[in-house]
Amino acid sequence: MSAPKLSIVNLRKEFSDGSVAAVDGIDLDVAAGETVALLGSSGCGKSTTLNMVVGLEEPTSGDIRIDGKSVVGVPPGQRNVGLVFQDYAVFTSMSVRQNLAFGLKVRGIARSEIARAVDEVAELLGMADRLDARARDLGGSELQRVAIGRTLVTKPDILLLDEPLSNLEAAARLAMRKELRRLQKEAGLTIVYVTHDQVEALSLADRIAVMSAGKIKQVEKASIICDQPGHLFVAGFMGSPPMNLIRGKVDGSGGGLSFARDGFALTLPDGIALDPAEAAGQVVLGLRPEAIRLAPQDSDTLAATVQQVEPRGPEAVLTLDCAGQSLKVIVPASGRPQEGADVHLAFDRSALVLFSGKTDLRLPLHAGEAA
Ligand SMILES: Nc1ncnc2c1ncn2[C@@H]1O[C@H](COP(=O)(O)OP(=O)(O)OP(=O)(O)O)[C@@H](O)[C@H]1O
Repeated sequence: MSAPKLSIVNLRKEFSDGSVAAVDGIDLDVAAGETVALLGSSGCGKSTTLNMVVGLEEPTSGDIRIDGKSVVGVPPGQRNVGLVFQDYAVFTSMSVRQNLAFGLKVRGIARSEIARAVDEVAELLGMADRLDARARDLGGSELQRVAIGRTLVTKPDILLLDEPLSNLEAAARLAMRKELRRLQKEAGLTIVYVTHDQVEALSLADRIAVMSAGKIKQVEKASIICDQPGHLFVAGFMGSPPMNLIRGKVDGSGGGLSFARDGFALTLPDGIALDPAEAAGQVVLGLRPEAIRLAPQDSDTLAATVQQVEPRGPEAVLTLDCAGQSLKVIVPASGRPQEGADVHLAFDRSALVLFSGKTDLRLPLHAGEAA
C-alpha cells in the first residue's frame, strides 16, 4: 500500500467509569481513496474509534496520523476529518442550499467560493434541482445525502460515516448504497465506514476490519474475508449463515489426513502439511455452507438427515444432522428436500479451513504458506 492517508497505531480508549477498554489497542492503515469498514456488533468500540479519529474523544494511548502527522490533541475543527452520523444533523428549517453552505459560512469563506462549492457538491449528490427545497420537506435518503453533502463541501481528507444508512427504509438504504458507491468513485473519497451490517460492509468497503470487544480481529479484502477468515471469531461472524465450525482432531499422517469429531469424519485434501504441534492438539474445521451440497450417494459422500428447512427466496438454508454433527447448507429453493428426509452430502474439500484450537487463528495448510 502507498503511504497511508490514515494510520491508527495501537489505539486505546478507557472510559473512567468502565473497567474494560472500549478500544483495546487497534492498528489500522487506510490508503488514500480507499473505503474501510469497521464491522462489529453493538458495543465493540466502532463509534469510539471514529470519535477519536475526528477528535471528539481523546485516546488513552496510541496514535492517530493523517498523512503521517499525528493529530492527537489537535482540535476537531483543525483535523479536516468529516463525520456523518445516522441522525442526519440537518437543519430542518433551512433550505438544502443553506444546509450545504453552513459549514463554509461559519469558517468565513467568501460567498462566491461557497456558492461554487455548494453547486459542485449538489451536482455530485444529484441534488442540483433540490437546492431551494426546505430540508423539512425531504425524505430520509435525501436528508442523509444533504448530511453527507454538508461534510463534503468542506473537502475533508477523510470522511467518517457512522451507521449512515441505519435510519433508512430498506429500499432507500439500497438506493443510498448505490449512491455512496458512485460518490466513492467520482470523488475519490477516503472513507472509514462504521456498520454492524455485514451486507453493507461487503457491498461498500474495499477492506473490512472485523471488531470484537475493542479489538480488530482481522482486516481483509471484502471480496475474500468470508472465504478466508483469519480468525475463528471472523469465521463465526461473517456470512449468513456463517461458516460451519466443528471442533475436533486431525488423525493420520503423510498423505492420509482426516478430521474427526465423535462419529463425524472427513478426509482432508491431499498435500496438507500441518504444523505437528497444532495437528496433535484440538483444531476447528471450518466449511462454508456454500461448500457443501446434496449429492447422490457415493464413496465420498456422507449421510445426513434434514432437520430444518428455511426458505430464503431463491435458495433455502438446510440444517442437517450428519453423524451427530449439526451442519448448515445452502441449496436452491427449487427441489429442496423435506424436513426429515435422508440425504447425502458432498464436500468441497478445497474450500475447508482449519483453525488452531489454542490461538483461534487460521492454520496454514501447506508448508511455507501464510494463513
Ligand atoms: N462516553 C462513554 N462513557 C463510558 N463508556 C462508554 C462511552 N462511550 C462508549 N462507551 C462504552 O464503550 C464501549 C464501546 O462503545 P461504542 O459506542 O464505541 O461501540 P459501538 O461498536 O459503536 O456500538 P454501537 O453500534 O452500539 O454504537 C461500550 O461498552 C460502551 O458502553
